[in-house]
Amino acid sequence: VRLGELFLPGTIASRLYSTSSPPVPRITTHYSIHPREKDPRWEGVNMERFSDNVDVLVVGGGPAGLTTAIRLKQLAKQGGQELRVCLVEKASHLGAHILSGACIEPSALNELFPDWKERKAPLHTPITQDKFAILTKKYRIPIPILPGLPMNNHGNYIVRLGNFVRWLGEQAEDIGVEIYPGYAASEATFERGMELHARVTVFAEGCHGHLTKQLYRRLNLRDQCQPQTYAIGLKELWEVPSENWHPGRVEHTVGWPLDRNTYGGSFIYHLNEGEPLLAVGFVVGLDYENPYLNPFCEFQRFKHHPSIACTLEGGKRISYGARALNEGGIQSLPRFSFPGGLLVGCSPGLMNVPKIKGTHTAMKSGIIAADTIYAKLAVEGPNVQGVHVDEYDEALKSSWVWNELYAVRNIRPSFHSPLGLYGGIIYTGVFYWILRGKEPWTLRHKGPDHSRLRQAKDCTPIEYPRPDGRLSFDLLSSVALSGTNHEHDQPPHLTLHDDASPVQNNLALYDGPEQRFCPAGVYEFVPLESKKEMRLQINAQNCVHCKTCDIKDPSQNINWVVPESGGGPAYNGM
Ligand SMILES: Cc1cc2nc3c(=O)[nH]c(=O)nc-3n(C[C@H](O)[C@H](O)[C@H](O)COP(=O)(O)OP(=O)(O)OC[C@H]3O[C@@H](n4cnc5c(N)ncnc54)[C@H](O)[C@@H]3O)c2cc1C
Ligand code: SF4
Repeated sequence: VRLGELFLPGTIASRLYSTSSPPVPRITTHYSIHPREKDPRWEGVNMERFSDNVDVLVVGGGPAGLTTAIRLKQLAKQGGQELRVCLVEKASHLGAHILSGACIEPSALNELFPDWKERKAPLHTPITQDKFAILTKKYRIPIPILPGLPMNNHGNYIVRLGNFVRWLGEQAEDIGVEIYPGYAASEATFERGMELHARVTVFAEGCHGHLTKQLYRRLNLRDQCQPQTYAIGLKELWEVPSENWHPGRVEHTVGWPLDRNTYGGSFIYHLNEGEPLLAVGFVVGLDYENPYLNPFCEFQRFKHHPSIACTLEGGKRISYGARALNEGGIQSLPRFSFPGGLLVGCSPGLMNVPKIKGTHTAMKSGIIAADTIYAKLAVEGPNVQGVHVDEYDEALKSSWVWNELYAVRNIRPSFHSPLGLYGGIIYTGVFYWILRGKEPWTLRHKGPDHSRLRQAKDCTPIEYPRPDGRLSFDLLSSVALSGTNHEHDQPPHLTLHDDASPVQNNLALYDGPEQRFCPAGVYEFVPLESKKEMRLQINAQNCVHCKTCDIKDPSQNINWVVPESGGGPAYNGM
């Protein structure tokens, strides 16, 4: 795996713009589109890299990657073996790129650290109350959460996942994992010359990973499964008046402001962290059809519902962010292992969609990965490189992770019936509650999310209310709260395969949906100097690494690549 990218010194950055102008203004200047060997900007730049050997390399310091690394070192310690385990994380510190709900199941944590309470894991809020409701424009219809339904949260905890990940990082360091934050892994290679040589590389990049998507293509890992489907999750942290705060309460809603054919809903988690803090979030399925839909504006509008506004009124928003999450479930899982590597957590998509939970399955996959890697390395002996841990696939399929994902496999696709939201609720109430996933059929998804967008001429524009600055906010003041930053003189990490396509295809046919689905205002169509035509402007420094553009772009022309190391959001316990 090659790590990071070189800083582009100012002189090189300026050479970039002095090339002769092609007919379409040049937007993409990244080396992944303009190879360094043919690019005069890189002439004379020393490309020599440091390289190192490790036993196991983990890419990504989220729950899955850290669990894998910890478990490997636990096994090595028990077996009295030397095992060099390195973990690289693109954020400047562990947890800074983590955005989640999060209400977590402690099952895998109990397995990894039965003594997590003594180790002071930051699980401060046991769940005491579960609420679920359908919203109409003015009303709230409570729905009982029966025992056994996926939304039941008895025994779970509300956490700030970024803080939990930071704590996992401390445990990993204590046991001897080498952690390198601020290192983005930018290229996966199985040839000589790679920067970190590992006998096994564990890809734990989370949802829609940059390297993982390349591996899918290069190794054909998705040839047996359905396309992955996704949602975008937007989240804010609020400090609210203490009378509106009920630590341990979990609230979910579906319905308004989304129409019945758009999958999504909200969560409000009341944290017990000393201050009256709420995690307020909104999730929109990325299989939505109307290119005028704006997930950020839907979220802002949602907070004005009478039953939500009364909780937030008088409060203060202190943080904002967004991240994609997997929704394909078991139907969309790729092969997990290949010579030299394997996939854990949300990288392959081990997310329980109706529960909106993937932390426990990510951690369990990390435990299984570590167990199978450790056993295989012992069998193969120290000189074998590129070890194929195919036992991992079988072990994962024999675990409770598989049973759990299998049981809920039909819930998400059941929302595709003509009844939309109501079809999904009826399906869950009738089939899931009675049969618990034992029905002998498996429903299919309707194709990749980008293919679901309809042309603008066939859709109705949506008029969103102006933000009031108390409950709802504009995009730029929101992005400022994510703390995101990228060095301005690097080539934008939002790359286009074809610089002409945004105007010729996306703007012409879909009214430029990237202006709306990006939750950070990265994409803007602005007039050319002639004022007759438009061009796409990419404000890459705003990007919060949610990956939505890479997923939903109807032309599949946007390729999100890792930016210069350390760039991106600076979340504080999201
Ligand atoms: C809005 C929202 C709400 C959610 N709510 C819940 C919930 O209530 N309960 C629950 O259990 N789950 C919830 N989830 C899902 C949960 O967050 C994920 O399942 C979990 O974080 C997956 O862990 P992971 O380690 O696989 O990936 P991640 O947590 O995404 O971690 C991946 C890490 O890898 C790093 N990385 C990525 N690419 C590279 C690279 N190339 N080089 C170096 N580093 C890299 C990232 O910066 C990140 O730190 C929610 C998710 C969202 C988006
Ligand atoms: S540019 Fe893409 S990855 Fe970055 S915030 Fe916007 S949609 Fe998300």
